[in-house]
Amino acid sequence: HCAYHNRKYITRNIISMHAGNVTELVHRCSSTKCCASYFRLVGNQAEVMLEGELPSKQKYHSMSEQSLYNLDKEENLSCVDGEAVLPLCSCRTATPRPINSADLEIQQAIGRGHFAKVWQGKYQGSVVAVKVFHAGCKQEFSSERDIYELPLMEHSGIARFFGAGKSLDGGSWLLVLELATCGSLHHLLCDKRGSWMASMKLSQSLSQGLAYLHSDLHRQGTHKPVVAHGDLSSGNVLVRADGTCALSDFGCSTILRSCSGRPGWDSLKIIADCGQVGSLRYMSPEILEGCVDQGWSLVQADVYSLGLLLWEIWMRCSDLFEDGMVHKHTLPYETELGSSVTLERLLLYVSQMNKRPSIPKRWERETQGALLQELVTDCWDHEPDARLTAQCVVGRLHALQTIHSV
Ligand SMILES: Nc1ncnc2c1ncn2[C@@H]1O[C@H](COP(=O)(O)OP(=O)(O)OP(=O)(O)O)[C@@H](O)[C@H]1O
Repeated sequence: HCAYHNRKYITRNIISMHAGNVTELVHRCSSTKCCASYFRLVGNQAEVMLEGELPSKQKYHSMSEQSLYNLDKEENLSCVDGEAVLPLCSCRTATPRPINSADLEIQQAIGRGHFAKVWQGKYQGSVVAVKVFHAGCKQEFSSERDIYELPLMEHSGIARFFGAGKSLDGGSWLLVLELATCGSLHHLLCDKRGSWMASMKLSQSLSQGLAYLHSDLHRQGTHKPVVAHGDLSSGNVLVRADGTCALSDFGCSTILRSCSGRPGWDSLKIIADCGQVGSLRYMSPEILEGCVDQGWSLVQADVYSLGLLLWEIWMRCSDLFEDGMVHKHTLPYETELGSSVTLERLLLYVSQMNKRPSIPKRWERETQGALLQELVTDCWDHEPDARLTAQCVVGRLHALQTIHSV
């Protein structure tokens, strides 16, 4: 029997008797070799979470509302490695955090992006930000929610996630997040210049958040896979009242799994073609050229964007300019290419001419300035393998802070 094609057999027990053995949490049909299923063990019974044909056809069907909630994205079956069946890693079994919309009060609008409007609100007594996606943007909502719901995603450098769900009228999808009272990093930099200490705080918390996002962590049987942000820009980094940054907007993020049992990284691109919606001016040369769409290169592309963000932060630091004469905030390449850039112009300037935002001559003459110049240059190197890791950026900033305080 084929469990996939004969749906009547897809019930507890019957599936294990008629279509091969259930081993751990992934089952491959030993009779027909054409289908596979993920199971959840409920009171020692195997309950189907997701079943479908094997990867050649790339077509899967969810079985219940609950599994729809967890697995409505295209899931790959890389756990099925030849005939061997591997246990489902904890990073694939995210715990949904549904919100009770009745406990949510929406107040004033505080931001807007391509897919969502962001409101200040109150949820169960806490002041929060509510990201509201139209019903038509379910995919964008699910992609972002799936990243927040990964295990071990709680970190000071990542916006705190309270939960997700539907609005009371059922017309939109909601993500409830901590409210960053200073808004986006872009907003803060336009508004204010910073001291050495304030710029260092922004840079350190930002790099620590990215280093954490990029980390592959195993803690007490729980796995946090590497996540590449995919759309880092000063509009997607939030700033709290204490002057620290928190990463947000994971709609273009990619989970890089090292736990598939295959050699190397098993990556799952959540939104293909996010280049169309991501922030063009922060894209690395290789992304602009369209040479990268998965794997570790996405992490290296994030570091390129981090270099641009650090440049933006330090270009607003009054201690790095004569008599505190800081220029007004500009986006990367805004001076060179204007406020609305095209892919063609960026490709020519960034990729073919290998140009980067200009760094004040004065920085070279001072120890800290020279080290900062070296830091941003090592982040935005044309060669992805030559770039620093985010963790290394954390280390360099720490060293820089130590020199400054001596
Ligand atoms: N938690 C938050 N606290 C305060 N402001 C926020 C928060 N989340 C988002 N914002 C504001 O709302 C804006 C839009 O949010 P966000 O970037 O998440 O939306 P989006 O539709 O995913 O945007 P994009 O166009 O970058 O894809 C942000 O630039 C920021 O100013």
